[in-house]
Amino acid sequence: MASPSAHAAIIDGKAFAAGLVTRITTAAARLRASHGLTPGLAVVIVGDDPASQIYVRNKGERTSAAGMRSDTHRLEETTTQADLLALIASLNADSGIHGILVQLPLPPHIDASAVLDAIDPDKDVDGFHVVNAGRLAVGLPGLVPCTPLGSVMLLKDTLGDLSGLHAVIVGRSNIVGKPMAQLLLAESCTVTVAHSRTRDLPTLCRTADILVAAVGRPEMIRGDWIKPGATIIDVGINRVPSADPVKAAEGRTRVVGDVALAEASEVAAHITPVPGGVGPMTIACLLANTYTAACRSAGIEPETLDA
Ligand SMILES: Nc1nc(=O)c2c([nH]1)NC[C@@H]1CN(c3ccc(C(=O)N[C@@H](CCC(=O)O)C(=O)O)cc3)C=[N+]21
Ligand SMILES: [Mg+2]
Repeated sequence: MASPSAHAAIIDGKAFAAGLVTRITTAAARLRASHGLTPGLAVVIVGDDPASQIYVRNKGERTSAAGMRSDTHRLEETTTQADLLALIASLNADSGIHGILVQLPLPPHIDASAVLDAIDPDKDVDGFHVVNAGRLAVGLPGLVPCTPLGSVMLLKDTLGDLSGLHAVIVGRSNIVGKPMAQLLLAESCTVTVAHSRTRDLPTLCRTADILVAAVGRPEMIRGDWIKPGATIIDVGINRVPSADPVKAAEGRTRVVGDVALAEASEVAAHITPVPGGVGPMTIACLLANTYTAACRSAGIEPETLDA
């Protein structure tokens, strides 16, 4: 199998996410028919960063397309922390809103962790609240961050049972690296979390059966860092100049991951592409968390969303 021309199977996150969204849409329609309950998501964005505006519009459209209520709150860059906290308090109190997402990054004059921790943990569909981080760490039901949740769904769909596999996670953020470590521990992986101070990162990565790249450095992880037959989850979404110098000179860009995809594909057994891998799963899991939060708010057991 491991011939020099061996080529990894691409993990089609876009297709898996589309299937998941279909299952969520069906489950949400049944929730409305049986209990008169329509899941509602509020997205809050502060300032007018163009990339953030695109993500937020996308989230709103996807939420509506899944038959859920979608409210977007666009606030000025100069909004005070007190005004933002007041909006969150009103969303916490709104019984028609089951999920609240505050788009990150926030402007520098706002303390992001104070804002995230003001969200009702049971409406925290990003899973960023300290209570949800704690629930995940001790194995209590809660809301799990969307990118790690979607990544583990792809891993289980690709590999089945993950128990005993060595997972190396490169990146220790509260948003991806740390919750990913908790989820993979819960799947009985042996988990190593690496970061910028890790010594001899290539050698460590070569011991990984599952390699998760979440560092935000374009194509940092090279083909010779990868164990033959490994499964690679590339969480990076990095905008870099177009590969075509003429287009690059015109300011055109392309999106690449944290893994050098072409090189890695020669060594790995399975790999998520960028785009079309983890990113679409993040949005699908946001809808899944909104559906789950709506069910729990009414004491209803959510339907399984498994494939
Ligand atoms: N509170 C909060 N929660 C978030 O989940 C959050 C956030 N703030 N701030 C910004 C980041 C970014 N993010 C993405 C989600 C999906 C794609 C996605 O679907 N990307 C596509 C297209 C990539 C492209 O071409 O640009 C893909 O990977 O295939 C990208 C980025 C969620 N974020
Ligand atoms: Mg992707």
